[in-house]
Amino acid sequence: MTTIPPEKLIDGKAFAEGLRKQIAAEVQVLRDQHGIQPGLAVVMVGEDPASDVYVRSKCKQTGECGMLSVERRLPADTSENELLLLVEALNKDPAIHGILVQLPLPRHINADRVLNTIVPEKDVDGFHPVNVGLLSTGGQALVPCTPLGCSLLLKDRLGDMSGMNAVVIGRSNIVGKPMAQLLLKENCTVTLAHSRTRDLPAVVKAADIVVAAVGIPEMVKGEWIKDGATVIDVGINRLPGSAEGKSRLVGDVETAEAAKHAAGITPVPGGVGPMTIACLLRNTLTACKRLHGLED
Ligand SMILES: Nc1nc2c(c(=O)[nH]1)N[C@@H](CN(C=O)c1ccc(C(=O)N[C@@H](CCC(=O)O)C(=O)O)cc1)CN2
Repeated sequence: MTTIPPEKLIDGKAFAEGLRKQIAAEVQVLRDQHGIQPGLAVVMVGEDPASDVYVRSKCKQTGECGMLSVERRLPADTSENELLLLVEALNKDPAIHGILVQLPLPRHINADRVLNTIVPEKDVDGFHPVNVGLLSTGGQALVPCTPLGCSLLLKDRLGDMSGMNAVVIGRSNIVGKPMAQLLLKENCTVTLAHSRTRDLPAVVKAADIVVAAVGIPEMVKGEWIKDGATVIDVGINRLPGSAEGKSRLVGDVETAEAAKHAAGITPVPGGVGPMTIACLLRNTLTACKRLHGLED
């Protein structure tokens, strides 16, 4: 792992730990005062090794927060119809307040059809078109976990972001587009850059906030970063490592070089990744409260 000077480190792992403690305390209150236990169902199809790790962590942390954790693992040859039937059953299950279908799904399953079948009120991934629309119009959306985590880290670090120039690199539905919406909500001037953006180094150089979510190892060069900027690295790229066959993780940003210019930067691992799961728990708590007509 690249060393970042402590004063520049944006420690997502520590922040996520604090957030989970806060969520656990709120879950306890919900249980004690209202007799309600939030429930999260995580559905995984097939045997992708990375998804396996993430699903295990999600279920473990859900239980540790005092929530009901339901893990449904289906074989890789599960039909789309079987998966849709499971989602519909979870939609109707009163013990379940959040439903997450782990991505990627096997190629024979239409992911959009599955995600759009989750009722918006239980869509703790925030991927349903209703939640996408609510986010862009300023309504009560469930917000996708990774951008929500980035936004919490930025707010904690920077406070008021009004008028800052922010660039989001990558225009995915899961990270890039909702991230741009969240930064807009914070009154940033937002550029959503992508593979066709002209002179990306110059666009990044003008930014006070850089969110890199391209999925290309160390694509964002350290010298592109403006002095004093804040850098959030969403990339989790697994590279072949040492002779012992161990892989290593790198982000989308050249961390060590970028840290020479940035005022704050997230590491990989230990930055945005842990925030994704903590925000999933937060969304489950939010969904539960809303479904029971309680204040957020
Ligand atoms: N339905 C969804 N599927 C996927 C999502 C999602 O938000 N919803 N996001 C990603 C994967 N992801 C969560 O599912 C995720 C990725 C990484 C981490 C994490 O904590 N990473 C660690 C490193 C762990 C490692 O060694 O691999 C870190 O960055 O420190 C958590 C969740 C795709 N699918």
